[in-house]
Amino acid sequence: MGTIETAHVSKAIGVRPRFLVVMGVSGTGKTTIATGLATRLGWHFQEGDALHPQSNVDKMSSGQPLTDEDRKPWLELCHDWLSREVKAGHGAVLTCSALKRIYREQLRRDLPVEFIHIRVARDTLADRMTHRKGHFMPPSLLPSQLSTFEEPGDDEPVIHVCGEDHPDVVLEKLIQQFRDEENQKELHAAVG
Ligand SMILES: Nc1ncnc2c1ncn2[C@@H]1O[C@H](COP(=O)(O)OP(=O)(O)O)[C@@H](O)[C@H]1O
Ligand SMILES: O=C(O)[C@H](O)[C@@H](O)[C@H](O)[C@H](O)COP(=O)(O)O
Repeated sequence: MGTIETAHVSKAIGVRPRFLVVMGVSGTGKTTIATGLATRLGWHFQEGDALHPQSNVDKMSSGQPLTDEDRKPWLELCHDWLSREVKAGHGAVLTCSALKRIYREQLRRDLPVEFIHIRVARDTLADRMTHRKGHFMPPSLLPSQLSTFEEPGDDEPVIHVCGEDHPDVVLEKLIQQFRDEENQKELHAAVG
């Protein structure tokens, strides 16, 4: 859970609703970036960690990595949330590590879901996990997070961002990218 303060910015207008999963291994800044996006865009937010069954939280707290079987019901709850949000049509942001391609496929099954992947160097991650307060995830699980992680392919709907930048910089770049994409679409539509 992020503790970095981001500057107050009034709600960004003119960005069409999107359904985003902010992904990456523990400590990349998913919560920080996802809450910042949801606040600036006025979209709904869900912390993926809050959807884990207690047994998963207990397992990670005791230093054991989750298995595919542990993650399956959790990912289904994440998918259910995304599905409800797509129906609502408002625009929504979920945090979820989404470490493997099959997990990302489960999350976006039949849904127009996109991912934002935050890249952060290993040393930075270790430092962030060590200094973060009040979170169940122990830094000892970082190696298993990194070895489980499968880099998203070019065929996956993923926007990559540098999580070493200040969150305000990451957020400004993302919102600018959303706007640029929309302007491009309008231009193409106008040209026919
Ligand atoms: N861009 C950033 N620069 C510096 N510190 C950050 C940045 N993003 C997040 N942090 C800090 O790193 C820690 C982990 O961030 P968090 O958002 O909880 O990550 P995640 O949800 O991916 O585990 C928190 O203490 C947060 O304040
Ligand atoms: O699939 C997993 O192994 C977990 O989802 C893991 O990737 C996640 O990182 C933890 O839930 C800790 O939460 P944070 O990502 O918020 O540190």
